[in-house]
Amino acid sequence: MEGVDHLADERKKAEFNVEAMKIVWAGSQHNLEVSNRISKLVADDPAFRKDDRTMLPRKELFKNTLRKAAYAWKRINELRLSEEEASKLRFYVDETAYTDLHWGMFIPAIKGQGTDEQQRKWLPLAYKMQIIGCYAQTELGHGSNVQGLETTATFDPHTDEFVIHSPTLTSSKWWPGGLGKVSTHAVTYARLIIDGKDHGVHGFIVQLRSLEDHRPLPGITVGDIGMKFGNGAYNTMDNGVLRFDHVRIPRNQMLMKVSQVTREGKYKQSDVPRQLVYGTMVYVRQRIVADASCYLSRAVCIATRYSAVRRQFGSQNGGPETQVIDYKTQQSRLFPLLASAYAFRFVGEWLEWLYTDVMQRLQANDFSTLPEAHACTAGLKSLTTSVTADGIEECRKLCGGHGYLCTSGLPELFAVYVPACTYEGDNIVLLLQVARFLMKTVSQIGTGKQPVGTIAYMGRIEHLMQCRCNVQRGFAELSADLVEAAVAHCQLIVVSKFIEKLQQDIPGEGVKQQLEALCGIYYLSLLHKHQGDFLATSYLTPKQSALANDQLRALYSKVRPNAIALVDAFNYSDHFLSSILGRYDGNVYPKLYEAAWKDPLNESVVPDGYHEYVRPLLKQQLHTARL
Ligand SMILES: CCC/C=C/C(=O)SCCNC(=O)CCNC(=O)[C@H](O)C(C)(C)COP(=O)([O-])OP(=O)([O-])OC[C@H]1O[C@@H](n2cnc3c(N)ncnc32)[C@H](O)[C@@H]1OP(=O)([O-])[O-]
Ligand SMILES: Cc1cc2nc3c(=O)[nH]c(=O)nc-3n(C[C@H](O)[C@H](O)[C@H](O)COP(=O)(O)OP(=O)(O)OC[C@H]3O[C@@H](n4cnc5c(N)ncnc54)[C@H](O)[C@@H]3O)c2cc1C
Repeated sequence: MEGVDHLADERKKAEFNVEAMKIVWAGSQHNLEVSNRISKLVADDPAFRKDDRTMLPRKELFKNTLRKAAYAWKRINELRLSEEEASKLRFYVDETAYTDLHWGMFIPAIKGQGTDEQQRKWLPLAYKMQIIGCYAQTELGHGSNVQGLETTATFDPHTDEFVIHSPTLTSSKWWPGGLGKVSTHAVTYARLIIDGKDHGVHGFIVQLRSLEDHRPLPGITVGDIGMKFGNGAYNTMDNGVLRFDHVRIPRNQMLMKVSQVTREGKYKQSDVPRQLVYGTMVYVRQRIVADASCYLSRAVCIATRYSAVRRQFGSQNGGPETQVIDYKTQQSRLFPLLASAYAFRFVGEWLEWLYTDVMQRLQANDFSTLPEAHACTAGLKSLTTSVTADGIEECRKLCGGHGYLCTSGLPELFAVYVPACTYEGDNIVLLLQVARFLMKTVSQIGTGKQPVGTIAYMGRIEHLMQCRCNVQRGFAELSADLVEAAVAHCQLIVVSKFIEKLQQDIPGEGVKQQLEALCGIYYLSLLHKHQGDFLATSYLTPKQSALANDQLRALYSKVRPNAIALVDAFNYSDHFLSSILGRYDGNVYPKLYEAAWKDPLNESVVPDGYHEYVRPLLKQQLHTARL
């Protein structure tokens, strides 16, 4: 029934102040206020409609994305939105687009790797969208191995220019978002060659298309790489292919904060670590961790609400059947994901702090925390995206058959999210970076150097102090085990940041108690999953392990009456969730029924193709039957 809240009884069960929890989730009262205002602005505007996205053919879908991006920009300007509000608007529009790369990578690359002069020249153009940029690093032949890139930027001292060239097919840029059809410029990564000497990979600003008629400039071949996984989803993005045929750019378009090339062709390295060339990736990995909680919480919100609506079995004396959320098996799959969404929110907040801290230290020429920042961003990006991608799929299964319908919102959410396990660093490749950092730390403990920050605990592990290890020896052979160690290290960070959050003053009746229960579910479910390892290494006795499992089950029961309120605290509008199963009012069945009739296949009673392909078969069967 329209207007009735089918989840009202569930909401009455809540034992905490939901409004106060919304503030905790949003990060502050101010953030909540901005989110409320901007999400309503988007939801109320029919121009931002997205319920037809999975049914549109690619060209129409893409054009629609261009329209939405242009309209969003128009509204941002008309309403004079601040940068914070504008980025919230893009978030609630919820459509992957070339603008993500423009704001999320092109501008940060110039900010992070450009000199002050370069920033003064390029940033105002980019901020006004008078140029549109992308981040062109990956090539057909190499993505993970950045040092293996083949594109060259050869300095020509006669003209004071770089010649950008793609020497092989495998050196074609391949994947950059926004490149295929829209970007006018790209921060392009290429090997710097001066006087025959290869100085490794550097970033260059290259114009790709004319600002007049949008045609590729001479020497540039550019296009889209084709359809990707799923309907709608990431196909709103023009991931592209790009080849350079001796394209000339002025010398001052090499990003020169980290290293410079002089007029005379001398290569100079600033007093900063070379790894800062990778700085944009560190920035984006940190953002991806913050985003993971958004994606996971969306899926969990849908699955939790639907689990309270859905009933199967267990009817007594003709009474209602059991809500599937009351099955312990459903809780043991759902509640750890609910807890993970909160855990990732808090670790994301902390990582943002860590990143800001590292940036401030870099300004003061203190590079000491850079390796830890790299390990944390790489490792947490890997952990949170893997858990989130698997978690979205688990939420689909938690919704049974209806979860497989596009109108559940889950298939598109999965399709749009799953490449996060690959982009911005393949998750295994990133964990190997963490493993390398851990091994290096162990090798230094032996020499008496005390580890600090997220690795301080290693200094307290007795047997590590006796370790004498060489970082390279056996690394490849043991890499699968080392990856597991890296995951465990990252899980420890997530748990410890959750616990630190609980040590803060958290206002609101019952809020802290709910968070404590979720934190318990988070670490006890990990303990449960890995209890074999804990038992094998005698870190747990069988008795302790059994007690931990009892405690975990008790926490599921504690969270159960609060489950709906805990997902309401994410504060997602029906427009943003875009899911019939996750509707705030729980009015699932009538809306599923209604939506089915809107499918294009139901526009006619007899389908297109019946007369050509079905009727002849039926006739043939009649004929055979008569024989
Ligand atoms: C959002 C959607 C859009 C998506 C966009 C994209 O996907 S864009 C494309 C995204 N593409 C990718 O994400 C590609 C992924 N690949 C990579 O990032 C790199 O190729 C690599 C890190 C795997 C290897 O790096 P390498 O070949 O240089 O070799 P190496 O391992 O020998 O390391 C040497 C030293 O450098 C250190 N160090 C490394 N990175 C960093 C850092 N960021 N910061 C600080 N430090 C760093 C490392 O710890 C080591 O230190 P140590 O031990 O000597 O003290
Ligand atoms: C949707 C999407 C958007 C993207 N956007 C951009 C963009 O805007 N700009 C851009 O420049 N790039 C972009 N990329 C490219 C992306 O960054 C790369 O695909 C990613 O870094 C992985 O690299 P790869 O494709 O070379 O994988 P590969 O390295 O070829 O991975 C293949 C397999 O090999 C394994 N492997 C590789 N190296 C090792 C190793 N050393 N040890 C053990 N196993 C290993 C991996 O784990 C994986 O299983 C995007 C990719 C996608 C999917």
